[in-house]
Amino acid sequence: MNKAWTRTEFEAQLRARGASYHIHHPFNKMLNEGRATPEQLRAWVANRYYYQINIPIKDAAILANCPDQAARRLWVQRILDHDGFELGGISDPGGIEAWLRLAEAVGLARAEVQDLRHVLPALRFAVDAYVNFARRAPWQEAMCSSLTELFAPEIHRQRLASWPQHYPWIEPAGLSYFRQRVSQARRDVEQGLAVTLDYFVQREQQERALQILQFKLDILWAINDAMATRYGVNQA
Ligand SMILES: O=C(O)c1cc(C(=O)O)c2c(n1)C(=O)C(=O)c1cc(C(=O)O)[nH]c1-2
Repeated sequence: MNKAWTRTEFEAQLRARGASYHIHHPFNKMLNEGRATPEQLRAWVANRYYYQINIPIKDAAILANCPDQAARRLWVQRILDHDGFELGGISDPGGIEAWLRLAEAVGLARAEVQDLRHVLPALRFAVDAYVNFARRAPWQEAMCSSLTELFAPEIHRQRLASWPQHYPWIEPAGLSYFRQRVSQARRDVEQGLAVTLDYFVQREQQERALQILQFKLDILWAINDAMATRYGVNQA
């Protein structure tokens, strides 16, 4: 049996998987390099809505499988981030609402996003595979599968930096979802990483964690493949 990686080595192995993050997918590169048409941008926003609405369902499935109160106490925040909340006079409309505002800012009507009419079958299958994994896997494995978020702040920052320049027709307030995710993703990663580094300690387990992360990277890649196939990729 191979020797276990130290925590530092294991974390470096996880981070190295960023090489296959969807930030490198041709469809995403087209979006962030300013080569997308308004129709392609709208299609991306309408399709990604299906991912957004399933994230809190996925996180609720993880909580339902998790007997560790301390872990649940931290993880529950993710549901509030996306669904929003009203508490003690504080009101936060949440990430799903922010996504709908993004949809309006790119010229979509709320109703056509919410009724999922634009969602492609292959994209739906990919997102459903993620939710189903979270329903069935041990909670530590399901938490580990969120670690693609290690690479998410950079993709949100790219959008914030390049979209106003390439797509001046998008109302700037519509981009606030990406702004709020930069810090939320960092906080999520701290927790997801702590659980993963604590739970997967033998070398075989650590390799299993890498496979889980790859499974999730493949889901994001497949989501982009679905959109590239249907909406096309304009060459540089
Ligand atoms: O726009 C993106 O590229 C992107 C990627 C990811 C990701 O890496 O899974 C998430 C998000 N956004 C996101 O906004 C989000 O809330 C989120 C939650 C999760 C998760 O797995 O729990 N991933 C992501």
